[in-house]
Amino acid sequence: MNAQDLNKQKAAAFATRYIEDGMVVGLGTGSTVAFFLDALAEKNLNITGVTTSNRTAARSAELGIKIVDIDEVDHIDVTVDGADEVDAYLNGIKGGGAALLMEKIVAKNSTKNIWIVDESKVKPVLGSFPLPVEVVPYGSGQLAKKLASFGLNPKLRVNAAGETVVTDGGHFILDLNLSAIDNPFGLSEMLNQEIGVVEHGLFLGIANTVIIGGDEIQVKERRH
Ligand SMILES: O=C[C@H](O)[C@H](O)[C@H](O)COP(=O)(O)O
Repeated sequence: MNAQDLNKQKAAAFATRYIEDGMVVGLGTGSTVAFFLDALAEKNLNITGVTTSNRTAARSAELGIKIVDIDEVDHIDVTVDGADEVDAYLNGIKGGGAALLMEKIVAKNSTKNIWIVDESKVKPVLGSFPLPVEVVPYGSGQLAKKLASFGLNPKLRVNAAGETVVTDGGHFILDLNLSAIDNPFGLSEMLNQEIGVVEHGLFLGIANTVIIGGDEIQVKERRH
């Protein structure tokens, strides 16, 4: 295992101490969450999971983690998810794995949100990771032109075979290549107002706790 994966695994294992018997747990998506699912299954707790993607649902089923639909629970105690970038305010970019829409819905319905990342994801300013924007396919070419005219450098996401990526919700992803996002709150508001934008990967004010895997584990808590 390479050093980055080892750090992801360390953060993921640490996160299991926040999970207790009887909890409803939001299960994020991605390679770091995959480590978390393995560690969680090993603990054999009596929890109920709510997933954020078809991938996580399938892996949870393989591991014997009980999964229910989000509308079947009356609350979610804690959600554990990965992130593509995190800044010092615990704001972040998510959606590198195209799961941002369900992830944001689950996060917004959770009492507590914990992110697990390796230390390479921590950045002074968000934006070196392209910002994913999930869009309705119809008219997405026009929307891309409009976002380009704002200088946001959108690129339609394709897979390794060159095919357009389709999210679990049936949408496309436009990745905005920005290098630095000086005003994430302003950009978030602007994107939310564009017709055809379903959701974007700026997760602002959402994470309560960020667990950072490195030589040592660091735990950052939101103070407000
Ligand atoms: O859409 C995917 C999610 O937002 C992931 O949590 C994020 O991309 C981090 O993934 P990974 O743990 O694989 O780096």
